Amino acid sequence: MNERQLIEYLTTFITPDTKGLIRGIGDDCAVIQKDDHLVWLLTMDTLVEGVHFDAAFHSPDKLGRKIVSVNISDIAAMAGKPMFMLLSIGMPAGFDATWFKSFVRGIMDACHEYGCQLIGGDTVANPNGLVCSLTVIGEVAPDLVVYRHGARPGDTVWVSGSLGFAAAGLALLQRTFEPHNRRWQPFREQHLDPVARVEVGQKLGASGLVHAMMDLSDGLATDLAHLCRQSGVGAKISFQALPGIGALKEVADAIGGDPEEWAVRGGDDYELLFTTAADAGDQLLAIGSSCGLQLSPVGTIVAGREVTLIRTQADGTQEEKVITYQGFDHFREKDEG
Ligand SMILES: Nc1ncnc2c1ncn2[C@@H]1O[C@H](COP(=O)(O)OP(=O)(O)O)[C@@H](O)[C@H]1O
Ligand SMILES: Cc1ncc(C[n+]2csc(CCOP(=O)(O)OP(=O)(O)O)c2C)c(N)n1
Ligand SMILES: [Mg+2]
Repeated sequence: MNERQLIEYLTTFITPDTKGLIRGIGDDCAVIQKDDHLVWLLTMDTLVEGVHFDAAFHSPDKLGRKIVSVNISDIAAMAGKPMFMLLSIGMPAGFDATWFKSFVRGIMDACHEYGCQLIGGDTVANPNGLVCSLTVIGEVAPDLVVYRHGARPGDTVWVSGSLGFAAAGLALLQRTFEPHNRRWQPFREQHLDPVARVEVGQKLGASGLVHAMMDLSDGLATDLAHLCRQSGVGAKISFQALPGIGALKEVADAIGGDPEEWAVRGGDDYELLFTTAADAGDQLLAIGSSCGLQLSPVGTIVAGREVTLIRTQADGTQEEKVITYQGFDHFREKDEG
């Protein structure tokens, strides 16, 4: 079973129509009725040493920031405001106290920046390295929540920021390539210290223009496939429209690697992926500039089920290939490609 099949299996145990539960497993956050005016958003993500980070690259304070940002990204993806957090830490018994204090400082700095408060958690020994889980609780008005399931044929597909920088950054770090060259800093930083897009997420939700939204953690190929599956649609993405693809080519020229692989399948971007009516472009661009963040149209929602990538060749012909679910999967089975 791959990661998607494992989660689908868990979903079979859900009791529908539970009082107060608006959305359970399947979106970026669970949604629970708080009162007449607000809903709670609840989400949890884990970072595991060797899977999500290499302690050789991550300073403890950056790692602390990252655990907060990747979790708050799921609140941003539902247009919410982060409020409270519960932190679970498992680490080897011989941990270094200075390292731990710096890790906690990173967590607390990020909490402060996102306006979120630590309210509890758990601390245990784990002989196999650092494992850290965070539960974040956010809130939003019920009519402003944006789910994954609202995309319609004819919608434009948008992303915030650039795609593939984190994967390119990890490749630079793994090769210890020109560690002091500032030219590669944006790529390394996107891997080490991603920023949750809370402000733009809230503005997108408040605009009423967004039909479906999620954050990009597993790469466009997998995350757009999730959004499409829940919406009962397909999508066509233009390779040439992917923001940052030119910069990725410069990294590939320097160290080898494939810009398409990084941008489409790499993951760890923590940008927002969303769809809107095709005529909403100007309003979207204005929302992006009000937050100092580029929002880019990258494709179109179509009838069907597949996510495809269209690439214009040097001779002007177009190559279209299926990329559905080709991004990151913790339990990808060997024959899945
Ligand atoms: N072990 C689990 N038990 C219950 N629900 C889970 C489990 N793992 C994942 N989920 C749910 O499955 C959905 C997809 O999870 P995931 O791919 O991790 O989403 P995200 O990228 O937003 O973190 C989410 O709604 C999440 O809460
Ligand atoms: C050392 C290292 N190797 C590989 C990766 C790439 N990587 C690990 S997990 C992941 C996807 C995101 O993690 P996941 O637990 O699936 O987050 P979620 O989708 O639940 O938010 C990626 C791209 C990494 N971040 N660090
Ligand atoms: Mg998750």
